[in-house]
Formats: sequence, structure tokens, C-alpha cells
Amino acid sequence: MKNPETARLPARSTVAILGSGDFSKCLTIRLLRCGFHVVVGSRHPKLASQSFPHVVDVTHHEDAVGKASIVFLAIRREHYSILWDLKHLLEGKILVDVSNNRRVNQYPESNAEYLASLLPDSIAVKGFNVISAWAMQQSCPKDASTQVFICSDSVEARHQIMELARQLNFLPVDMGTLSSSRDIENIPIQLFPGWKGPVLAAVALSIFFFAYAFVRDIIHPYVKYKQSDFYKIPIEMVNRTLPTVAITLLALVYLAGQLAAAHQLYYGTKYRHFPHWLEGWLQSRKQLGLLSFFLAAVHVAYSLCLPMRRSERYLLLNTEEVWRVEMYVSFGIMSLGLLSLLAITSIPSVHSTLNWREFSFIQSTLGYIALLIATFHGLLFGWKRAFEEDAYRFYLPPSFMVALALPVCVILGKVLMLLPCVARKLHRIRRGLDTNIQLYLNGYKNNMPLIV
Ligand SMILES: NC(=O)C1=CN([C@@H]2O[C@H](COP(=O)(O)OP(=O)(O)OC[C@H]3O[C@@H](n4cnc5c(N)ncnc54)[C@H](OP(=O)(O)O)[C@@H]3O)[C@@H](O)[C@H]2O)C=CC1
Ligand SMILES: [Fe+3]
Repeated sequence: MKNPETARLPARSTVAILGSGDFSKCLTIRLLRCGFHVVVGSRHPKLASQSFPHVVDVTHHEDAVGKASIVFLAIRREHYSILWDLKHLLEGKILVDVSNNRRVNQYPESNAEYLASLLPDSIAVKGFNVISAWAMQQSCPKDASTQVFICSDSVEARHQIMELARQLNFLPVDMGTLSSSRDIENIPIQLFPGWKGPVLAAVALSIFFFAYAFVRDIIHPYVKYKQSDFYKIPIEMVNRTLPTVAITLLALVYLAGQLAAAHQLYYGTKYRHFPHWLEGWLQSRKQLGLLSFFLAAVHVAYSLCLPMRRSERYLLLNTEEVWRVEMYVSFGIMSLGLLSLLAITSIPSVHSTLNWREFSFIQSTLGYIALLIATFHGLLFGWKRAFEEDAYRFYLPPSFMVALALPVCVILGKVLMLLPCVARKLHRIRRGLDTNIQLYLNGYKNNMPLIV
């Protein structure tokens, strides 16, 4: 085994990159900054060279791979077939597979193993796929974006790429042989794998407690005394649900430990495996506790504004007006709760525990939801005033209306951007249904049982 120290790559050594997309551009910038020479292989070198610094040699694939012993493949797995023609030129070279898939376990074998089977005379190394193109071009990554997981069946090649990662100011993590590549490829695309159970539990409990309070405190007085308390839904009902769910989740955190202790006492040993469900439960205690904390914090905000609302309600005789004000306050608190999540996840130490998919889910999906709720908050605050004549001075509307114009446009823009995705999803569902109906009819015709 070669000593990693001796594997240090000489400065100004040449690294080849195939593909001229985002990842290739950002990796090139990082390599240049760290003193390497870069040659990029493209199908259209003339066109591609316009988006690279002039010191970069942008050329045809054959030419590029001939100039370096380390070749990064910044192309998608679906296009690996082009490597077939370069087979003889890639013999004995290190091929770094940086690719990611769209879904977990999308293909039967990992991309790196597929590459290794395609080009058995080259040395496949998996790595750098957990670094986003954006993080790659940052001059000094301070947070999560520094760890790169590397694996290969060749120890020497693995150490060489780990040393290259170190020279590029990343923190390489040795993941052993190429069989780990599937795990490495799954890292950036999982979406809160440990949160599914706790979130489902929180949602189920919320629905249960909300329905419970709704029947008891709204339906019952309405049926019995014809008393309409529906305006209590946005704040009082929500605020009654939040603490009940929060405290139940907290109790669930400790119940798991007690069940585990009971299990050990019952079997008289601590070396017997816990049942599957209990193992999962024990492992999601942190998430259950965090969800409980989040709901409790939002509950505090709701409670703080309740006394204020109660006194205000007496002044508002009109039920429509009470509804408006209750919803306006409720939306304000919800959006504040979501914004706090966005703020917390942008702290480097928290950010570093999230992969891109999770980070973009929070910052983008939840961010848009926060913007939507905040916009509703604004609209509910003054939608009536918008129609009142004395709200306009010199024909100028109140400032909140001016301020809401941009958020409304951004939300409409997002809806427009989502339309093709929704249409595609609907189309896929319809096609799936068609196939199922066809299968059903075929099975029916052939007298085959369909449900096995
Ligand atoms: N973008 C990111 O943040 C990250 C990307 N990755 C991985 O890096 C790889 C490249 O990603 P990215 O740069 O974003 O992708 P892009 O789509 O931006 O670029 C891919 C490149 O592949 C080449 N290409 C496109 N079609 C073909 C084809 N039919 N045959 C051969 N080559 C083709 C093109 O280069 P040309 O026209 O010059 O031939 C193109 O620029 C992917 O495997 C991705 O999973 C990994 C981590 C992060
Ligand atoms: Fe407000």
C-alpha cells in the first residue's frame, strides 16, 4: 500500500474533466485556485470554451483524456456510453465518478460500479458527489460542504484522490471499496430519512386532537345551544391542539426508553435485540423531542396573543371581522414559526447536518410556504381597507398593499413554474392508471388473480 503522504500530487499537474456543465465549471475554478492545470473535454469545445477561463484547455474528449492521468467525469450516468469509444485511451487511468441520481436506488447497481463494469481496464473512484457545484466554487468552504466521501477498489487510487481532495481544501473520508458507492450516492438525495415516523406521528396526533377539540368545543355548543364559536378555529383551536401534541410527543420520547427497559427486564438480558418497531422508535427520540419543542414554541406565541384577542373580540361585533382578525394573527404566528426554522437551518452547524435535498426542502419549499402564509397574513390584515375610499391619500394605497405586490408576484411566478411539474405528475398518474386498468383487464380476461 502506498503511503498517502507520498501520494501528494505535484503542483501544476494536469487534471482532465469530461463535460462542460455546472459541475465541470465549478470544479475547474477550484482546481485552478489550488494550482492545478485543467483540461476540459467537450463535445463542442469551441462553444464550451466561452464559459471557461482562458487558461483552461477546452478540447475534444480524446485529446483531453490523453493529457492527464486523473479524469473527472462531470457527465450524467445516462451518457457514460460515450466513454466506450475512449476505452483504449482511458486504460490504467483514474476515473472519478461524481454523479448523482434523482432517486434513491434508481438503478440496480451504483453509478460507480456501472462505470467500473463498463471500463474494467480503468480505475473507478467514487467521490465529490456530495459537494454541490455552488459549494465547489466557494473559495473557503466553512461548513458541511467540506466532507467528501471517497471509495475505490484500488487503495492507491483512493489515496491519490483523497490527497487531491485535501489539496482542494476538502476533508476526505475513506469509505473503503467501491461497494460503498451506493451509500455514497444515496447521501445527497435522501430527504430526512429519520424524520418520517416522527412527522407522521405529529400529523396524526394533530389531526386527532384538533378533531377532538373541534367536536367538544365547537360542534357541541352549536348543536346543543345554537352557539356559533367557529371563529375560534384559527387561534383557540390551533392553540389547544399544539400543546397537547407537543406534550404527547415528549411523553413518547421517554416511553420508548421505558419499553426498552421493560423488554430487558422481561427477558433478563440486555443482549437481546429489541423488536424492529422499538429500535426505530428509540432512534427517532431526538426528532420527536425537536418536534415537541417546535410545537411548544409556536404554542407560546399563540398563548401570548390570546388575552389581547379576547379583549379585542368584545369590540368587534361583526363575526366576519372577528374571523379576519383571528386568521390574520394565526397566519402571522405560523409564518414566524416557519421563518425561525429557516433561520435555524442556515446556522452552519445545523446546515452541516443536512444534505442538499433537505436544505433546499427547508429553504425553498418551506420558505415559499412561509412567504405564502406571511402574504395571507398581510392580505387578511387589510383586505377590507383596500376597498375603503379614505384608505387612499393622493390615490396612494396604504403601504402594506404596495409591499404585498412583490410577494404576490413571486408566489404567482412560483405557481407558474410549478404548473409543468404538476401537469407532468398528473400525466404520469394517468398513464399509471391506464396501465393498471389495462393490467386489470388483461388479468380479468386471462382469469388471473390480480391481488397476490
Ligand atoms: N451540479 C451539481 O451541483 C452537481 C452535479 N454532480 C454530478 O455531476 C455530473 C454533471 O452535472 P452537471 O454539471 O450539473 O450537469 P450538466 O447537465 O450541467 O452538464 C453535463 C454535461 O454533460 C455533457 N453532456 C450532455 N449531454 C451529453 C450526451 N448526450 N453525451 C455526452 N455528454 C453529454 C455536456 O457537456 P458537453 O456539451 O461539453 O459535452 C454537459 O455540459 C452529473 O453526474 C451530476 O450528478 C454532482 C454533484 C453536484
Ligand atoms: Fe403582522
